[in-house]
Amino acid sequence: MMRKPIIAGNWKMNKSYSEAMTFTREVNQKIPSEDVMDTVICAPAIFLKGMEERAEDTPLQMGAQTMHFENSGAFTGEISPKSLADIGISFVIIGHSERREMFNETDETVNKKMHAAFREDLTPIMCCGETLNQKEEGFTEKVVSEQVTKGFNGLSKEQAKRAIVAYEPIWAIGTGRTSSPEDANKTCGLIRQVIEQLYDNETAQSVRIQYGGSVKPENISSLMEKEHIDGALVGGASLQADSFLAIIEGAKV
Ligand SMILES: O=C[C@H](O)COP(=O)(O)O
Repeated sequence: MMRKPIIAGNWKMNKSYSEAMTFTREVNQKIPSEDVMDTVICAPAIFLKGMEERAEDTPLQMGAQTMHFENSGAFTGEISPKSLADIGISFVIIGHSERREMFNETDETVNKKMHAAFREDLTPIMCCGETLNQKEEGFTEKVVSEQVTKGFNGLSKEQAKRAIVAYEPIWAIGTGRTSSPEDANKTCGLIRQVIEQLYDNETAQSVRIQYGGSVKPENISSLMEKEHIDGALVGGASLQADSFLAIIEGAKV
């Protein structure tokens, strides 16, 4: 099955608002049509509305880096799924390893957020991946299978098909150490198998799976050539317009 590639930049806590607006202006006219590929920037939440407005007539789409699962309430500092949908945001990263490590995100909150995303018609990019220790002890399959199984718990087949999974080995994030395309493809294939066991082959073949972890213009093509890799979640290399555009170019395989 031909799955549409999806390249998403995750800016994390970087850039000023004016830098974000300059970036959007610079890349705006150079983003491929949505028929060819989905192109997303997951920016700090306070930049999103301005960027969304600036990119309104272009194929560039915006995503949030996290959100709460409730739509309102006494959750000081949190951002609701409904408010993201309300300003025209299409995607949301859920369960990034930095959120799991530093902000108490668990498989249970990830699952609640997956349901919340679909409730508000946001497309979730659900992250999973093992630590270096887990990899060295041979636990990659176990860790990733469990994260995917728990993250997808209770999702309908239709919802599961629309979800995006980002496989990000934690030891490859921001380290310059990329997983080899073969290893990345193997784990992305395993994720597809887990989804097939949870649902069926058709669903597993529909889900788009990204690789993330030190993706650069130099390695994107060799990753994208692999059967189970449908895109990338890019941190550091998404911060500069030229490297982000080069990754998009390299993803057109
Ligand atoms: O969400 C993105 C990842 O954490 C990857 O970051 P990186 O490309 O800087 O390694």
